[in-house]
Amino acid sequence: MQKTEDLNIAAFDLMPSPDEVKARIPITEEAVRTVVEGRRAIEAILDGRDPRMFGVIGPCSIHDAAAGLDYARRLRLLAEEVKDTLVLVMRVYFEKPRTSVGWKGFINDPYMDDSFRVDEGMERARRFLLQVNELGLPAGTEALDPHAPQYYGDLVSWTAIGARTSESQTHREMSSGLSTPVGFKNGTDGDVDAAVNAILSAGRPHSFLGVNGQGRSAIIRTRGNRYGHLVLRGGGGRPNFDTVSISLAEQALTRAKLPLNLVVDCSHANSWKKPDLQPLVLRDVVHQVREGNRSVVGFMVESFIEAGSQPIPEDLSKLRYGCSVTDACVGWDTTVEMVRQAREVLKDVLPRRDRG
Ligand SMILES: O=C[C@H](O)[C@H](O)COP(=O)(O)O
Ligand SMILES: C=C(OP(=O)(O)O)C(=O)O
Repeated sequence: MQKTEDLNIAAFDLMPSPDEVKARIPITEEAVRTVVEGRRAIEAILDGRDPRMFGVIGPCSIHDAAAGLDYARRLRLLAEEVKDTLVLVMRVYFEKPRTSVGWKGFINDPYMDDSFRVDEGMERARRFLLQVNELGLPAGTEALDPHAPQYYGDLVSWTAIGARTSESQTHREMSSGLSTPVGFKNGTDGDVDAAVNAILSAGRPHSFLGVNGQGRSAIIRTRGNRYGHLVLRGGGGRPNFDTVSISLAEQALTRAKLPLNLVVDCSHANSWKKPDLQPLVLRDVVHQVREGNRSVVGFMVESFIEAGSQPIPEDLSKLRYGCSVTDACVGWDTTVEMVRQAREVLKDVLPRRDRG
């Protein structure tokens, strides 16, 4: 008989199960403490019980574990310095949703040579997250592949659902079962309604097809995630961190009877992907908070050791150390300045802020 399936499949290469990968790289006491404290701090901020703000700061993508850890050590010290006012979470992004094509991240192609060793990428990603958490620094990531959280979700304190997937049922279902607060980004066209609907959907229980720890196909039944919130990243050719856009986002949340919790992504369409503009966005948002804004509880910055970005060279030895291979980032010195300035403005304001 003529074959009617798998016509476009070249191979099924087996992956180790989530439990096998976890057994090889087990979570440690130190990492558990970081994860639990990181999630608790963000949850308390979202509940209005903790007056601080949180910042998700780090490279657009992880491509070099050594440079990523170098960055994590620096961010850890900065986090300690500003912890009376800000909870810093490292942006640890392994999965890149592309507009059309391009490198899809450290899990998909860890060697950046089209060998697509997802099995090795997954292990290396888990090891990296473990190391970051062992420094005492919580991590935030984008959840793109619905199976991936089974492999490393225990090491994540904050999750983003990206602009390209907030409207996806699969991602809403997955989010309803995640153990972290989840930030849903507005769409690439700037529309916030799909993200608001995502928060509503992820807040409910769902039953859907997935894999369990043994890698077996399973019906996953979730409880619902009550820590969904909206991330404003601009879109449709304009930013949305200005007071009018923030007020419109607040109205959309109020109409949906959702808590007023907004995170402003200083990068992406909020800065036309020009890293030099990220400090201006953060400064503007921090001043809105000082002037009485009640809803902005967090911010995101794309930052690495070196400013800018680089194309992935054919000869990988030519890669510039600590420089992004995806979106352009602010460099480390600028990052420190941005965070210190934000803390300076907010340190006396946040404790008196009325979030009611
Ligand atoms: O933050 C990452 C990028 O903005 C996202 O992955 C889209 O990238 P692309 O438009 O370069 O594909
Ligand atoms: C892909 C990202 O952002 P967005 O979904 O907002 O484009 C990202 O933060 O890496």
